Amino acid sequence: MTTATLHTTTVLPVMESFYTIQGEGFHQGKAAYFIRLGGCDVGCVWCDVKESWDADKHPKRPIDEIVAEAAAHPGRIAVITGGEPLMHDLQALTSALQAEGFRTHMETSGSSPLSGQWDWITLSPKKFKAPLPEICAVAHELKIVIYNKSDFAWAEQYAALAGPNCKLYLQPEWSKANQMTPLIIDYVKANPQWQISLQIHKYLNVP
Ligand SMILES: C[S@@+](CC[C@H](N)C(=O)[O-])C[C@H]1O[C@@H](n2cnc3c(N)ncnc32)[C@H](O)[C@@H]1O
Ligand SMILES: Nc1nc2[nH]cc(C(=O)O)c2c(=O)[nH]1
Ligand code: SF4
Ligand SMILES: [Mg+2]
Repeated sequence: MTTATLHTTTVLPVMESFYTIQGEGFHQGKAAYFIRLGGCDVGCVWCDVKESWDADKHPKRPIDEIVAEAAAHPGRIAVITGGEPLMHDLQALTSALQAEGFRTHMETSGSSPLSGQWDWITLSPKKFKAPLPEICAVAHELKIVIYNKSDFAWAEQYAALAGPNCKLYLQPEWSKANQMTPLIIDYVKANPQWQISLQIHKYLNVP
């Protein structure tokens, strides 16, 4: 008789979780429960959540507890973010969320292998650690952070790798928004396959 070993993830490092308004991209403006997992090996110089990078600084929490807290709110979109969520195996978390009736959305740089069952994948590729090609092909939206002028040409390289129905967003890097937003406006007017994504939660003063 053989004994099968099940490698099911039962705990994940959670930096924070909160019920708010999705501030970015296609689902901007919708109520959503955010689960921010600890751990990131990408190291973007302008990252707005550097406290997330060290997974060991965040408590490992049972998936059933994470999902029960999410389910206490009426919204049924769960956004898994981080940190870089794909540093973890997300199959158990996403199947538990879907069993509670959630649509599962993810914010990812795509730089670690894909896991989990997703209703929406937001891919935000980074120069600091490139995304894997298989994630570019399945992303529902591509969200490029614009930090300087050269990022527009770089954005087009990833648009060429995306599927035909992938939504295309340009988002100003927060500290450079005053300089980059006018350039993004001009670029979208000239290239209307792109749309602008502002981080509206930062203007609304919600998490
Ligand atoms: C903090 S990241 C976490 C998820 C994943 N590691 C990623 O980068 O996609 C969430 C989103 O915020 C964006 N972001 C991070 N720092 C930003 C900044 N300073 N200005 C604008 N967008 C930023 C990322 O590109 C990503 O789309
Ligand atoms: N309100 C709100 N919307 C968001 N969309 C993506 C976020 C993220 O940090 O992944 C984020 C976030 O941190 N807050
Ligand atoms: S990949 Fe995401 S979490 Fe990691 S450093 Fe870049 S923006 Fe921050
Ligand atoms: Mg954020």
